[in-house]
Amino acid sequence: MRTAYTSDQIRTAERALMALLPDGTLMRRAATGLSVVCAGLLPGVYGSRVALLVGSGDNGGDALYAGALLARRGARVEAVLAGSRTHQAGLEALREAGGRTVEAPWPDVVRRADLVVDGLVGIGGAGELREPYRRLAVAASEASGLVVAVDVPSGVDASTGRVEGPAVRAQVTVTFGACKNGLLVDPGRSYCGRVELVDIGLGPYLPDPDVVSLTDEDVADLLPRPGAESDKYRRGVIGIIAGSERFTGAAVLSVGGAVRAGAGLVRFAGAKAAVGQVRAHWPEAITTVLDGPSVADVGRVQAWVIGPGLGTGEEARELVRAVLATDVPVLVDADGLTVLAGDRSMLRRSAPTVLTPHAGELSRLLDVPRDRIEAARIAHVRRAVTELGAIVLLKGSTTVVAQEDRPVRVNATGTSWLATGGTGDVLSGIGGTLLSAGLSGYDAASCAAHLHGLAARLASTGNSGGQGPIAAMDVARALPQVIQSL
Ligand SMILES: NC(=O)C1=CN([C@@H]2O[C@H](COP(=O)(O)OP(=O)(O)OC[C@H]3O[C@@H](n4cnc5c(N)ncnc54)[C@H](O)[C@@H]3O)[C@@H](O)[C@H]2O)[C@@H](O)CC1
Ligand SMILES: [K+]
Repeated sequence: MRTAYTSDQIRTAERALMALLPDGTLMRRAATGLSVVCAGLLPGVYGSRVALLVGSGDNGGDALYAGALLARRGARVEAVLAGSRTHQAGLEALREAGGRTVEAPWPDVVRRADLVVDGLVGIGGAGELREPYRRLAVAASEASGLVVAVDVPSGVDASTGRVEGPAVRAQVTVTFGACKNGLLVDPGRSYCGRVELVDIGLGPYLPDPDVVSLTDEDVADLLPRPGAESDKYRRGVIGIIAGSERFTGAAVLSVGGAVRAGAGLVRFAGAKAAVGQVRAHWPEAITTVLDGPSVADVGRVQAWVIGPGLGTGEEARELVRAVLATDVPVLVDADGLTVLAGDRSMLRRSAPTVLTPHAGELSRLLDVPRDRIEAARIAHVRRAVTELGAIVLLKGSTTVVAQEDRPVRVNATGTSWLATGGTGDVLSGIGGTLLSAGLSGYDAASCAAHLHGLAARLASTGNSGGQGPIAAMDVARALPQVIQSL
């Protein structure tokens, strides 16, 4: 499991460790690790041009010390001092090692560098970058050389991943002690490039993480696997209510996700047209044409999925109400969420409920503008959990899963090619299958997101090793191979 922390958590841990060590020890450890990563990125350190962007805090200090180490190995290091103050000991170290400081016009320094080291702000950064940091961040992002961010790309909020205004786009982010939330969650994540963690001995002083990210091994351990005693009922029966006369594809894709994720049995119920399509694509499913808003005739299930392509009319509303009135876990997606936004009282129930909104759907559920949700995904997924009393999987560029009193789980798999119609329907079927197999809502949702992302990557990766377009059904089809590989 990868773990991440807020800036405050990191600072508290750093203080505890610093109290036991001689002054400056942590910064030296950080700078040494940073210089090693930088040296590894350059074809040769000797003679290479390195530009340091140095802010007024300790983040700038790290950059100066690392620059000194590179200068001692023969790099031509030039430091742009951007702050009203500069870390004095770091500056002396750089000068002693032969590095120099430059005044305007600094854009040339950034432009001609083989490597730009962004030490403008780290975990002490707050809000939009001020000038001249702002211009330097833009210049760094446009530089032709490699850009390495110190601890966190300047302009990215380390605790939330929020980015207001320009921020440094790095190819590599060298972070110290522990990963910060903002390096795992978009929009911040997309500014980091590869994240390298430098151990500075913080481990024993870190609290429980604020954010975690499951690895393949974690998911493999959580996934149910059939044993000798398993039969289709014991493996899990999932009930899916999806599709409508007008929208039948969502039903086919949701059932596809369930069948391919390893459901023991899929019971599908829906409008006649949707049933016809499901039968044609998935003879494995047992189907029921719904005659009115009752689910009594569908048979026993261990978990329900409701919502994809369902519509939002009166009948859909009554179906959502009927499913939520049962005592088994329920996953609500798509139109089901729109229905819920109109009447959140349906969420008062004792069995687990998993909601899988994208930012637009969550915007309706919370009555918060979509862009605010996208800018601060962790805060909003937590708020949704508290306000709605459910487990919430917020889909998007970074999918996050939250449950009360647990760290937010950030999904580390996936590809931008997943942003295509119908992939969410497949996800609902995977999540429902894992719920029906007995996983908790929190585990079912996070494992579903993980498998979904891996399947999308597999489906979109050709023989060339590059990635290309995928259809939602390709994601469902790739699931067995992904599960085999875990
Ligand atoms: N505390 C520690 O033990 C360690 C800290 N380290 C480094 O120290 C960093 C934190 O240092 P600091 O606490 O000095 O904080 P930072 O260096 O991250 O930033 C604080 C400075 O940036 C300015 N600033 C904040 N927001 C700004 C904005 N939007 N626009 C322009 N200027 C802004 C502040 O006025 C302040 O001068 C870490 O990110 C890491 O790089 C490492 O050396 C490892 C050890
Ligand atoms: K930085």
